[in-house]
Amino acid sequence: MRVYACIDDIEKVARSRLDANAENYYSSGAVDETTLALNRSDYGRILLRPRVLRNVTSVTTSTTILGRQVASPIAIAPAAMQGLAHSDGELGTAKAAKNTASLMILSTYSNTSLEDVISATPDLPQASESPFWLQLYVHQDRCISEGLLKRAEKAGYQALVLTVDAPVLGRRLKDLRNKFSMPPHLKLANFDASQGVMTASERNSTGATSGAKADASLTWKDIDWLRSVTSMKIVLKGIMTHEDALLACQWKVDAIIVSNHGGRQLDTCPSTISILPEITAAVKSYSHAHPTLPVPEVYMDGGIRRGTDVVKALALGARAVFIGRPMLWGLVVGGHEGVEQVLQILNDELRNAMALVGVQSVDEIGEGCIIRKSLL
Ligand SMILES: Cc1cc2nc3c(=O)[nH]c(=O)nc-3n(C[C@H](O)[C@H](O)[C@H](O)COP(=O)(O)O)c2cc1C
Ligand SMILES: CC(C)CC(=O)C(=O)O
Repeated sequence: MRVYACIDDIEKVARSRLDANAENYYSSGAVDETTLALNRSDYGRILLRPRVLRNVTSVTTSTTILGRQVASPIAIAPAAMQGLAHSDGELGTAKAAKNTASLMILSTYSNTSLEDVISATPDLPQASESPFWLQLYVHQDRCISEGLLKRAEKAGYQALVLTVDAPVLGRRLKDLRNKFSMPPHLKLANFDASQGVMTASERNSTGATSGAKADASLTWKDIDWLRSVTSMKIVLKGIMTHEDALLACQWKVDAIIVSNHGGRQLDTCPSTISILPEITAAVKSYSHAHPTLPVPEVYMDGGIRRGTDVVKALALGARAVFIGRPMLWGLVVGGHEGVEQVLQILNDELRNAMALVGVQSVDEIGEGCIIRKSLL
């Protein structure tokens, strides 16, 4: 396939290839798209400090995420309905994850079943080496979600990612205007028709999750319910305040993802990079106060388009970052090869930025690598 110079070039081509229904669904944020824009622009308010003469002949991006060795701290966020991007859908993304030894979170609302996604990695010696986590939207009928979790565990998913920032769906105006709908040739492959799972268009048109059968009544206590039905590790996706970070520590979840859903939920909430320091500080303070207790790992997503963005996120305490739209754009332009190229570009840029900042390993990336202008 064609070789691209950067993620923005891939995005331009991908967006020109999609019809308005899919292009607007993938690209849009909620309401005025204020948060969507901040997710990008706030990286520009953090500057990098180049340290020199530090021997950077062997820069390595390898790290661990929830104890698993990975080649890079850059991983794949869950995104619904990847069949809109390419006929391979989530199978393409899964193949790219496998070929690049990257971690991938599969959306509840995938067009490929969670079992078929795992079968994209048939040659793994054991299920515990699977690079897949499952994202969960809890169904009002808890039995349906319990069934999904049992299937995920059996198939070899290593962690369950509970999305906590979407008790109701954000108002994405372009989707409302387009009356966005999933094309009839696609299905939500983890469910059967009798399970009453609605498409995003139906969620949008109702404007609330009640019609979508997603459970808006979830509270922190439901983490106990999750623990009672699955032994998978638990990750909360969508933490944006220090109060909720502390609650996540108290509820002993394994990890949190600082995320505002790519600006698609609460518009005018802050960017993730601006709020990350508050979250990592809260988790650190909990750890100091409870030195014998484990604390959640902290990851982030939102607006990552450059290797330098990754350095900034790691400098502010994230252990890993997840990419949403860049993965979708890669899928559009080249199926699994396109997603591989996206990961390749970001990893090349990350290694380049690390060398120029003067560090050889991700553990060396810290506050000393950046200058922060006031973000709020
Ligand atoms: C088209 C699209 C679909 C998404 N679907 C889901 C989803 O099913 N579950 C979820 O937790 N997050 C979903 N997200 C949010 C992403 O996981 C992630 O938080 C966000 O895309 C990160 O921002 P970025 O796109 O700027 O990288 C979706 C995002 C997009 C753009
Ligand atoms: C089907 C949607 C609820 C998936 C989603 O999380 C999104 O579009 O942001």
